Amino acid sequence: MEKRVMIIGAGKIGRGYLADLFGDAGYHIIFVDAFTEMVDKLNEAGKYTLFISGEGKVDKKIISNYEAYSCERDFDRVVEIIADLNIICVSLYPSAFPSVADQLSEAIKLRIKNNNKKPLNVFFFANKVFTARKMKELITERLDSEIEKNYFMENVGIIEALTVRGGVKPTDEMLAEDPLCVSSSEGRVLKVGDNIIGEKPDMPFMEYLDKMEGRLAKKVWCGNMLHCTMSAIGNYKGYKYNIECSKDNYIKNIIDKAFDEADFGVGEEFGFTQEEMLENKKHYFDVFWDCKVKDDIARLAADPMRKLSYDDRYIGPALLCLKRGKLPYFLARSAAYLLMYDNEEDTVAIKMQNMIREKGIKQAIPEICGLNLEIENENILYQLIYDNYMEICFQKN
Ligand SMILES: NC(=O)C1=CN([C@@H]2O[C@H](COP(=O)(O)OP(=O)(O)OC[C@H]3O[C@@H](n4cnc5c(N)ncnc54)[C@H](O)[C@@H]3O)[C@@H](O)[C@H]2O)C=CC1
Ligand SMILES: O=P(O)(O)OC[C@H]1O[C@](O)(CO)[C@@H](O)[C@@H]1O
Repeated sequence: MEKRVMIIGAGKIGRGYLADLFGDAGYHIIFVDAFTEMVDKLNEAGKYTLFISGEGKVDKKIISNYEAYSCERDFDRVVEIIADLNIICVSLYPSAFPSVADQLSEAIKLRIKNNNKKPLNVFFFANKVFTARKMKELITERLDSEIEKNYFMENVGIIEALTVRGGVKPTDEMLAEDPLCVSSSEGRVLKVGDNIIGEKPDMPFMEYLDKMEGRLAKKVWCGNMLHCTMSAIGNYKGYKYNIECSKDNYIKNIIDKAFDEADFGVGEEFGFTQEEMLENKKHYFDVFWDCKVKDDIARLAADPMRKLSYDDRYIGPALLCLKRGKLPYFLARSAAYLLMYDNEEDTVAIKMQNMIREKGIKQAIPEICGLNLEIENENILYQLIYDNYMEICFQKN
């Protein structure tokens, strides 16, 4: 029987990274996406072009052998398919997690009805620490009985993954060749948690790892923090692309220090050695600071309120530093720059700037960052971010 995988989120990662490797492993792909118009176009065309950028070269590949569904319009059909599947990959931003919980909880009910006791493993490719905890909570609150909750615990694996390939906006030339194309960096591995339910999937590109919460923190709270900080300061200085930021010494110095703070907090909290954390720093400076692929600041700093939220890349590691007596000065300074992120095409950036204007920065910081000023360390962090924000403003004037 043909192997099948559902990919929820047919964007840059879903179509550019996951479909590439599952396609090569002989899987039929079932895309699910919220963008109904694109879903229909994908079905009509029956294929799309994937551009894969490596060092000094761009390879081209045609992806076919798929079908696509709209998550809202085709909800019932999607649930029916999930009720009969063994593997799903999710490549979405966290704001879309509740809609996946809707699909999965309904599919669990249908699996019970159909007496399907085969394991289902759902792999989450998202830059979000604690994704599995969040998803388990969202799914459990949608289940009604103990039977459903037990079925979920025993038969459904919620597995975190590290997204190790990047997806960027295709160039105008690529789009002229195929308006449905996607553009991605290269890589032939899917790094996933080892807490699989049942047998490991028949997927040669999967590498199974332990300590996924900590590994995600190493990636997002350190690596993606670097990427976002360089973009936030770059935007402040009027740059448009990552490559401009990487020539700027001031940005490099801030990032270097902020990374050390994040590495310290994460390493201590999640039990990684100093060598492992040094290796982490080297890796992300190679991958993100060295800018192997030209990327838009607008993508890297996008959605600033999510990135400034309580369990994301600034507040998360900064509170871990404070917990262990280290002052996260440069993480706070980086967060202050992101609070200044302004981009008229980014609806969240607009919302954030409006909020700061209307409520004032003093009230906006705890609201955006989820900081409780009655808790000592959270109050200290609030003050550090506020003071940095003000000091950057003074320089401007
Ligand atoms: N692009 C990149 O280089 C990387 C992205 N990531 C992470 O991968 C995830 C996906 O990112 P991208 O593919 O870049 O984003 P994207 O914006 O290219 O794709 C997201 C897709 O999800 C769809 N969508 C939105 N809500 C949905 C819903 N409720 N159900 C189904 N589809 C829905 C959108 O229509 C869009 O096609 C994010 O969590 C991101 O942080 C991680 C590492 C690299
Ligand atoms: O908006 P997010 O979650 O940070 O996703 C964008 C990030 O993901 C990456 O594409 C890879 O992790 C980075 O290039 C970028 O910093």
